[in-house]
Amino acid sequence: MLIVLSGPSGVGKGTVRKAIFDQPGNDFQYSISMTTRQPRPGEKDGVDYFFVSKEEFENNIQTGQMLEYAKYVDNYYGTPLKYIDETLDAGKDVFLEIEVNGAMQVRSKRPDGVFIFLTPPDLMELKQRLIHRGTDSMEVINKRIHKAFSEIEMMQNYDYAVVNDEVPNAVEKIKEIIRSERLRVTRVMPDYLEMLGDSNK
Ligand SMILES: Nc1ncnc2c1ncn2[C@@H]1O[C@H](COP(=O)(O)OP(=O)(O)OP(=O)(O)O)[C@@H](O)[C@H]1O
Ligand SMILES: Nc1nc2c(ncn2[C@@H]2O[C@H](COP(=O)(O)O)[C@@H](O)[C@H]2O)c(=O)[nH]1
Repeated sequence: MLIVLSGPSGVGKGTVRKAIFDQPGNDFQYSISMTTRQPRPGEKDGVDYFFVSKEEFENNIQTGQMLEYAKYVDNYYGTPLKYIDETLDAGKDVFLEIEVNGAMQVRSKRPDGVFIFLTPPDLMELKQRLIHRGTDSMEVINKRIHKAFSEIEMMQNYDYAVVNDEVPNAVEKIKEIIRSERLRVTRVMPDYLEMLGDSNK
């Protein structure tokens, strides 16, 4: 299963995702994105992102190595295809944390994915979270908030919306969505296999 988590910058996607991954029994694989953005203090190459030059990123696009990519506030961000294919082929669930344009590219290529939109209680709170995080200049924060308006309009294209009011609430809601989607998949698979069997008769 492929799980996509989107939402405006600062809503808490990374915080919620880390809380899910930190829980015992978690068996998702996290897809590390590639970006041309400069690392923030404390961010590590190959852990938080694969940090690459614009030339390397564009070469990866041209050689078909990205599942999806988008330009977001002056930088490229994208999902390397190889890791996704290898993980899904190995029967493991993969978790992507990406912005809305990239998510819609994934949706058209992998419509069976589960698409979750994380939304803030309100836009003032979103801005406060970005300011409080302290990683971006006011100019960048304003650009990200500006983007958030159109991103929130895209929420209707997702399977689920979850409000990140309190981190533990959002974590539980997302885990519940994943649990019920896994049950749905295991219920549908036998019917599908039976249907394939019938068509082979
Ligand atoms: N439910 C919450 N209540 C209050 N603060 C929160 C909550 N969730 C996250 N935060 C804080 O908001 C800030 C932004 O969170 P985070 O970096 O996880 O957002 P993000 O959506 O991953 O952002 P980006 O898309 O820019 O990577 C952090 O300082 C985080 O501690
Ligand atoms: N389309 C993609 N968007 C991605 C990817 N990895 C991260 N992102 C999103 O970019 C913005 C900005 O991230 P930041 O780390 O600079 O704050 C945020 O919405 C991320 O979710 C990706 O592979 N593809």
